[in-house]
Amino acid sequence: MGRMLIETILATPSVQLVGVYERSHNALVGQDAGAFLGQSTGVAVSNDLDAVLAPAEYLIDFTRPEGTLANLSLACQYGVKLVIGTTGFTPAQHAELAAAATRVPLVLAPNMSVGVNVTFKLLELAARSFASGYDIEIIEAHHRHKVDAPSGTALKMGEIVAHALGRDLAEVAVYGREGVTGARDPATIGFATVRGGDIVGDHTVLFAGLGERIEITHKSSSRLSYAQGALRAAHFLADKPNGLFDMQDVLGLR
Ligand SMILES: NC(=O)C1=CN([C@@H]2O[C@H](COP(=O)(O)OP(=O)(O)OC[C@H]3O[C@@H](n4cnc5c(N)ncnc54)[C@H](OP(=O)(O)O)[C@@H]3O)[C@@H](O)[C@H]2O)C=CC1
Ligand SMILES: O=C(O)C1=N[C@H](C(=O)O)C[C@H](O)C1
Repeated sequence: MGRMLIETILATPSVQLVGVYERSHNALVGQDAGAFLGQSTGVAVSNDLDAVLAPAEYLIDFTRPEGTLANLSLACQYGVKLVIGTTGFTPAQHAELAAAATRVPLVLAPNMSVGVNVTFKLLELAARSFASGYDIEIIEAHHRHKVDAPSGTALKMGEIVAHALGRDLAEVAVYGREGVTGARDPATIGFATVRGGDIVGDHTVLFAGLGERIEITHKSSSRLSYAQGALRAAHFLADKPNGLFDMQDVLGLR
C-alpha cells in the first residue's frame, strides 16, 4: 500500500508528499521515495519519524497494529491528522486509537474503497430482510502475503450484519470448521478465509435459505481504490479538530 499511496499522491496535484517513513532495517531507507516509479521526488525514505511528521499535515498509515500504535503518540504531539487503513487491531488497541482521536482527527477504516463501503450499506438492508430462515456466511480471499485473518473488511461485514440482526458478533462468530461440527446453529455467522497468489481482495456475504441463496460480493482488481479512498479521507479531515471517523462518515453514507 505504501507504493500505491506514493503513486496516487504524486498523481494528485492538490496534495504534496512531504515524507515517507520506514523502519531502520528497511532497505528503502535513504532512497528517493519515487525510485520504484523511476521518478525523482526530492523526498527520501526516512527512518526518523520526527523528521517525517514535523512538516506533515496528515499521516496515512497502512502498516501493522503495533506499527500504527507506535506512530500514534508522536502524531498526536505534532497535531497530525490521521488516516489509518491498518487492520487486525484488538479491542484494547482500538481503545488506544479512540483515545488518540480526542486529540487529533482520525479516520479508521478496514477498507477505504467506495465499492466496499456501499456494499456495507447493502448488507444492512439484506441482513434485515433475511433476518430469519437464512444462514449467513462470510467468505474472503486475499493474496499470499496477507498476515491477518479474517480480513478487517470481513470482520466489519460480520459486525454490520450482526448489529442489523441484534446479535453480538463475539458470541455468534464461527471462524472456520473442521471435523464433526454438528448441524449449523442458525444464529451463527460463519467466516471462511482463502489465501493465495495475487488476489487483491474478494469478499462475499452469503445468505443461504431453503430453495434460494443470495450472495453479495465485492471484488477488488487493483489497490488504487484503497489509496484514492485514503486521500478522500484526508480531505474529509481538513476542517475537523478531533474525533474518530470511518469511511461511512467520509462518504456521507451514515
Ligand atoms: N483499509 C484499507 O483499505 C486497506 C487496508 N490494508 C491493510 O493495510 C496494512 C498494510 O498492508 P500492506 O501494505 O499490504 O502490507 P505490507 O506488508 O506490504 O506493508 C506493511 C508496511 O508496514 C511496515 N511495518 C510492519 N510492521 C511495522 C511496525 N511494527 N512498525 C512500523 N512499520 C511496520 C512494513 O515495513 P517492513 O517491510 O520494514 O516490515 C511495510 O512497510 C494491513 O493491515 C492491511 O490489511 C491493505 C489494503 C487496503
Ligand atoms: O491486506 C490487504 O490486502 C487488504 N486488507 C484489508 C482488509 O483486511 O480488509 C482491505 C482489503 O481487503 C485488502
